[in-house]
Amino acid sequence: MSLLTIRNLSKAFGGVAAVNDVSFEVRQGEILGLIGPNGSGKTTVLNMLSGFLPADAGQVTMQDRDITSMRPDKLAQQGVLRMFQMTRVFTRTSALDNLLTAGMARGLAEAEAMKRAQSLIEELTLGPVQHLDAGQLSGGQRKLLEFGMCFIEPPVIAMLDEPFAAVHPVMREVMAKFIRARHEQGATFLLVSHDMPVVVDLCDRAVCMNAGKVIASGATRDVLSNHDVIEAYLGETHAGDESLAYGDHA
Ligand SMILES: Nc1ncnc2c1ncn2[C@@H]1O[C@H](COP(=O)(O)OP(=O)(O)OP(=O)(O)O)[C@@H](O)[C@H]1O
Repeated sequence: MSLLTIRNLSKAFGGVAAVNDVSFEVRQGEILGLIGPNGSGKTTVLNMLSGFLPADAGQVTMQDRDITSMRPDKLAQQGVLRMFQMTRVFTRTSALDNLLTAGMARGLAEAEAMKRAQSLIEELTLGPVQHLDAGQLSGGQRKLLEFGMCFIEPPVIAMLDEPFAAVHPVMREVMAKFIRARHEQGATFLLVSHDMPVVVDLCDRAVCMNAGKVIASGATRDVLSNHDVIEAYLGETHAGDESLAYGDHA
């Protein structure tokens, strides 16, 4: 069943058609990978879906409700949450208090927010640093913290922009385990990633963009072996590197 339906979404910056007539759906309970070479328009799509950028044209519906260009705070109230490439935490507040604040901002009573915060601290292996200011955490630990903040009250859909980039492999595995566990509980994800082994590992289906357009969508392995997709990536990197999908994953 479709949770989010994106129809004919477009966005131009000056003369550049960053997103050009893009349509796809995110199904209830799936992890959908949004992939494509650098500059293909993935982040711009996420910016529009999460309300950080108004669409020039097109429509986004969530279970038949029109949420096109709704503001980020309104979307968050509807359970549409976005994690950024650059993490957003309160750097002068402890990791635990960041979680507590996130829980209370989402309407939880303090005791319930604390219970969930402590459980997330444990699950995300942040126990040893829970009382440090978030600004003192490593980049990977901050991303884990942001995962916790996003999931303190389960979102309807979580949009993740390159969550694994520049993160230590040990923490990547904690993140992947966290995503898998939430997926098993029925959570829906839209995951932008350049890390193909992780996309293969986690994503049921994938949508590939190139130059602002969707060039392939379907089962992840089918998309990654699609001729146009391989061409698009080869155009970006170097001829001969055909290891799109099948490296060892961290
Ligand atoms: N605010 C902006 N102003 C002008 N051009 C922009 C802006 N944001 C994105 N673009 C352009 O739109 C195109 C799509 O960019 P976008 O960041 O969405 O791609 P991407 O697929 O997320 O890339 P990457 O994988 O490198 O993050 C690029 O040509 C980019 O230069």
